[in-house]
Parts: sequence; C-alpha cells; structure tokens
Amino acid sequence: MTGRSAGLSARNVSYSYGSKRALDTVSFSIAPGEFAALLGPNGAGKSTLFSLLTRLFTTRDGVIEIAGHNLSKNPRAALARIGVVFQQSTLDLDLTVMRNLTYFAALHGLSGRGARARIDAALERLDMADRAQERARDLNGGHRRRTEIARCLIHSPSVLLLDEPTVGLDAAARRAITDHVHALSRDDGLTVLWATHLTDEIEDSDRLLILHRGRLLQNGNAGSLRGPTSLQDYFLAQTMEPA
Ligand SMILES: Nc1ncnc2c1ncn2[C@@H]1O[C@H](COP(=O)(O)OP(=O)(O)OP(=O)(O)O)[C@@H](O)[C@H]1O
Repeated sequence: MTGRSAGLSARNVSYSYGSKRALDTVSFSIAPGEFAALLGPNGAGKSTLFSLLTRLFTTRDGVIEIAGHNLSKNPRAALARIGVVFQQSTLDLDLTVMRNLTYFAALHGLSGRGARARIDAALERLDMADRAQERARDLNGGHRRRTEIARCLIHSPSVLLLDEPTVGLDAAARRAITDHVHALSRDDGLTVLWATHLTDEIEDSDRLLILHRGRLLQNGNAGSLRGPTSLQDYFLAQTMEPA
C-alpha cells in the first residue's frame, strides 16, 4: 500500500538503552483521519517511540510503517510522508514567521509561487496568516507552536507526529492548539499521533494509547475505555504505582 491510505502502524516495536528496556513489543495502528493520543506518565517511553518513528534512533525489533512505507526498508519515502513537531521549539527566533516557513519549504525542494501558496494555506489553516511578517521572537508561546504546526504541513504530509506540543502553554493556547490539530485529522484526513501526559487534551472520539513503563496498556476508543469514569481517574488507575 502507498499514499495517504495507510496511516501509521507499529508492530512489536522494542527498544533498549543498554540493559534498560524503554519500549517492550509495542503494537498499534492509526488510520487516516484518526487522532491518536499517546498518553503516558514521565518515563513511559513516549519520546523513545517518537525517536524511532522519526528515525533519530533505529531498532531491529519490530516494524514501523508510515503511509504504507516500511521505515527501515524505505526510510526516504516514509520520512517524506511525516510532519513532526518536537517537544523543543526549532524555530529561528530572529526570522519572521514567513522566513521560517520559506526556509523549511526550501529544505523540502519547494520554492517560488508553489511554495508560497502552500505556506499561505498552512498559515491560514492555523489562523496565523496575519502574523506572517512578525519575528518568531515576538510571538507568544502558543503562536510559536502554531507556526511550527503550520510549518510541518507545508510538504503535505499524511501523518503528523507531535511530542507534547503544549508543554509550557497556558490553558487558552493549549485549547486552541488541540482544537486545530483535531480539525486537521477530522477535516483533512491526516493521521495524528499526539503524545501527552494531560488528559484534558483528549476527546472521547480519539483513539487512546496508554503507555506505561514501555508497554502499551490500552489501545482503543477513549470514550469507551474510560466509560463512566473521568479520563483522569481512568488514567491514574491504569498507571498508579503500588504504595
Ligand atoms: N539515553 C538514555 N539512557 C538510558 N535510559 C534512558 C535514556 N533515555 C531515556 N531513558 C529511559 O527510558 C525510559 C523511557 O524514557 P522516555 O524519555 O522515552 O519517556 P517519556 O515518556 O518520553 O518521558 P517524559 O515525558 O519524561 O519525556 C525512561 O525510564 C528513561 O529513564
């Protein structure tokens, strides 16, 4: 399978740092148009999984497929289909929003009018069009994040990976960003994997993946999994350490 039809999947993926097992036979599959929340406490293995999905690290244990491309056999094609927002901001603070995005477009071989049209569309999608000429340094944290999300759309990826993208933001900015990214999955058919440890960023219709100590404890519809319990209580019950 190729193209937008295949979403994101991991099959029996494991990873160790020396003798420390950080991921243990993790398997899941996220369909196009699906928003999957990867929920786990600190140290669960979320960043390790992101490092494998973006090929910062590689493993021989397990198979990762992105938009139908096997990541270890066909890394170029697979990586071309993902848009990534890392935990740490990677904007150049001295450049304007537009220059940051133009630079990124050029890295993907996009220039001229075609690039400009994609950049304008991406900024519009994140309600950032009127800030295109502002310096990144002058933006608040929420607008910087929205710039980064717009940037990761420019090359028309089919899978978005966001590693705790709301860290350090206030409640209003967090809400704006979670709403924007939910809309990207629902309305544009993007496959989204969103790592977080904050349950209020997750909607009942989302797929919920609970990762704890490197193992995937739950994988299913968030509303069905939590039932009558609040997601926060459900998550705590799943991951509580014995006293
Ligand atoms: N370079 C490393 N060497 C040894 N152990 C590591 C290394 N990086 C991470 N770990 C361990 O692997 C496990 C998973 O870490 P990871 O950073 O993937 O978790 P996380 O869910 O992203 O946590 P956080 O939310 O704190 O970023 C943890 O027990 C962590 O201590």
